[in-house]
Amino acid sequence: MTNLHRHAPLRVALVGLGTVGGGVIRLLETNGDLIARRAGCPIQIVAISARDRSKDRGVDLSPYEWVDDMTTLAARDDVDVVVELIGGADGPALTLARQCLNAGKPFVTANKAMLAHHGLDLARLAETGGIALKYEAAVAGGIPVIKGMREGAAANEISRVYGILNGTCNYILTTMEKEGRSFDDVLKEAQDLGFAEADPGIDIDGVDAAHKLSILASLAFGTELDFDAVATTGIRHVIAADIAEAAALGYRIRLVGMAQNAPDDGPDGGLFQRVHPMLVPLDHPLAHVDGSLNAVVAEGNFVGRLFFQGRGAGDGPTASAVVADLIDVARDEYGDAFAMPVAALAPHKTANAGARVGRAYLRFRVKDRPGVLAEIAAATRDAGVSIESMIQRGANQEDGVLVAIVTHAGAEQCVRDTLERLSGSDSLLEEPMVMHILD
Ligand SMILES: NC(=O)C1=CN([C@@H]2O[C@H](COP(=O)(O)OP(=O)(O)OC[C@H]3O[C@@H](n4cnc5c(N)ncnc54)[C@H](O)[C@@H]3O)[C@@H](O)[C@H]2O)C=CC1
Ligand SMILES: N[C@@H](CC=O)C(=O)O
Ligand code: NA
Repeated sequence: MTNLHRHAPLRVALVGLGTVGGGVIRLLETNGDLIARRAGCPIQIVAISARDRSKDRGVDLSPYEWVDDMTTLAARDDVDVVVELIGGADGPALTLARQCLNAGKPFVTANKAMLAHHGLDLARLAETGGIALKYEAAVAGGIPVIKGMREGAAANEISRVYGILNGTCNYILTTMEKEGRSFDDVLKEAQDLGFAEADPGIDIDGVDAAHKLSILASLAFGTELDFDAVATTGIRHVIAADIAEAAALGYRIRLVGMAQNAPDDGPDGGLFQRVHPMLVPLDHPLAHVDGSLNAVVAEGNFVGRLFFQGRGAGDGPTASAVVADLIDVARDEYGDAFAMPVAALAPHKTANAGARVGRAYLRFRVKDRPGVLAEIAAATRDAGVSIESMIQRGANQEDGVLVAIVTHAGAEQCVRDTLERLSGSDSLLEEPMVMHILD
């Protein structure tokens, strides 16, 4: 293990020099003096590594030693901590993490994909070595939500944690909502702004938010992290008409990640984890979280409702979280990565989502012919779904008519039954869209 002497600089190796890596260099250059006073010592980058040495990154890299082979960093005595900003669940990021933690080298990462898949194993390695594994940037970028849950809310039993966890999707949905622009056009802009993952499908299919949710859920509920248990739907199938209908009904559409303890210990009990587009009532704070902002709500039994909001993506906010972790390392503030020793985490048990009670929005595109509405109404009746409101738009159009339904509160299984009853109907012109309504 590296022994740090307060006042001696904390020597950092920075691997990955893209959006976030560049931000970390700029932040340390800009706020270095203040950070040194807060950390108790200067934080100095001593070595850097990335795939392409010659690329212009808009920052002066000449003060730092370039390392071609990042695998040498774990063994270097003149490096106190390694920061990984490459990305990817497996591959070089994971190899580097294992090497560093096995070698007793503190490790800071923004890599939620790696943590969602290997977080428990990495936490065990950190625990065995008595060293820090820090990842504030991995969930909701610049928002100090890992600290908030791990430290600030640690005394509470949490009943539910949910929020907007992907800046790219939120930027797309809210820009489509405000400016009426096309999905592809806004996605390109989010990529240009540095919000999107290297493969933007990971953002828009909800996978990135699911990575983050699984990490948050483990912290919030003290359960073993289980990414595979997150039911995930992205925003690909949200159309402009859904945004308009939601607005007409008094809602905004947001991609929401939610983890909740199902109340009973019987067959339906356990942890419910889901990422999907939801209708958020206009009077809920999440409805006003726009652009690349993220927000997390946690409901604790003594603290009540906590609401964290801030920039979830982009170079500055993400660098802010990475450097906060470095300051913790300099202060020797370590502790268990998932707020308790890995052996103390409860085994994960998946709740029966079908038993969950709530309201839903269903959208159908159907043929414009007599009897279609009756067919849909019959399916809802037979499945036990009670309709609160129904809108039909676009009569006599070639691409059919749009039917939007809002249900009364009921078991989610009944909504699924409705869709099963309609499946294969030649009245439907495309797969129906279901979005649950946030309560
Ligand atoms: N961009 C953002 O707003 C946020 C990103 N993150 C996470 O931070 C990490 C970095 O993201 P970005 O900076 O946006 O990515 P980026 O794509 O802009 O930069 C990645 C960097 O890693 C290097 N790299 C990639 N593969 C490599 C390899 N095999 N060997 C050596 N170097 C390699 C690239 O050369 C580049 O310098 C990812 O885990 C991402 O999920 C987390 C929060 C926000
Ligand atoms: N691609 C991610 C980046 C931050 O985690 C996002 O859009 O939120
Ligand atoms: Na964060």
